[in-house]
Amino acid sequence: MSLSVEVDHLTLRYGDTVAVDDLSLRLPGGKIYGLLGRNGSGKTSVLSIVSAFRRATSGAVRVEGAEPFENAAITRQICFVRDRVDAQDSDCVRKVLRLARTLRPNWDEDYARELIDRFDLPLKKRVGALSRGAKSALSVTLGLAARAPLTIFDEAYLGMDAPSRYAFYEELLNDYIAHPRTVIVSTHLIEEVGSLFEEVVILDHGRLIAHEETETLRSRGVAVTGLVDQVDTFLSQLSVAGHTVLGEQRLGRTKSTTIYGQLDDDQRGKARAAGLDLGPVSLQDLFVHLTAAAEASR
Ligand SMILES: Nc1ncnc2c1ncn2[C@@H]1O[C@H](COP(=O)(O)OP(=O)(O)OP(=O)(O)O)[C@@H](O)[C@H]1O
Repeated sequence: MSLSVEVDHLTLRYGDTVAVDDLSLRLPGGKIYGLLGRNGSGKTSVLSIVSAFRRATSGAVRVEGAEPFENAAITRQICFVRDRVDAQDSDCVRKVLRLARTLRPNWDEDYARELIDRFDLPLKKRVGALSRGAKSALSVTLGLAARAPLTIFDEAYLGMDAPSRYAFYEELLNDYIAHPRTVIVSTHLIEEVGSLFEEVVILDHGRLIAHEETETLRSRGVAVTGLVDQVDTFLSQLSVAGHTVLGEQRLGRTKSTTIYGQLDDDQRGKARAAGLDLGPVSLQDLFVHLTAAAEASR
């Protein structure tokens, strides 16, 4: 089962700070969404409201059509995972897992045990005595094994080292395929985890600056690679308006220039005829470009 999320003209203020600014968003169920944004762009604030941890200043959130705040039937179906464990420091890992089993209607104990082994988590250790990475690993274990119809990872795996993070991405993808649900992942590690996202949502200062299928977003940029002169000649022929150079890398007589802006069939044909290679642009480059453009237009 997967839950949809609708956000309508949502605003959250902390005193004078507008953390979420009239945000509207539709996330149909059954996909993995990437929620991206620079520090302080409002990701945690939005996710906290969706998960019913906070109330909005104005606007509405509906999870599968229902307001989640103080709605136990809905909140039971939502798992909000952060990089700290929602448990007492004095509780041992085994106790935390036991509690999750009683609270989570779709809890899979066998899968939880598998994850405990994979992340090498010590069952008898107190939460307060776990390393930062182990705390994150316990959090993602709780998030995955809960199999909640709406599962939210808010930078939950930041404390984990690279092998553990890749283990998490692999588990997330495999378990999502076996047990489809709605997953929202907020992250700064765009390149690492970006391939998991079916849709990407980008926030800037609490506002929506992009919401697109990942492939559509990727297709908005192109990397042009070839001999330096050929690349320069080709780029000089493109209409300047609508194409922004995001960056370039040179290696001897070749270079790769990434641009924001789509090429039409004619332009693609000319590039190929000139012996140029056209490749995808990284999500990270597009993210940097879009957030910088939003900054400049404010
Ligand atoms: N409890 C709070 N009290 C006051 N201001 C807050 C509080 N929580 C967040 N803010 C402010 O709200 C804005 C959005 O913060 P939020 O944590 O939602 O952003 P974020 O995108 O999750 O950031 P990060 O990527 O750094 O975790 C920021 O300006 C932040 O300083």
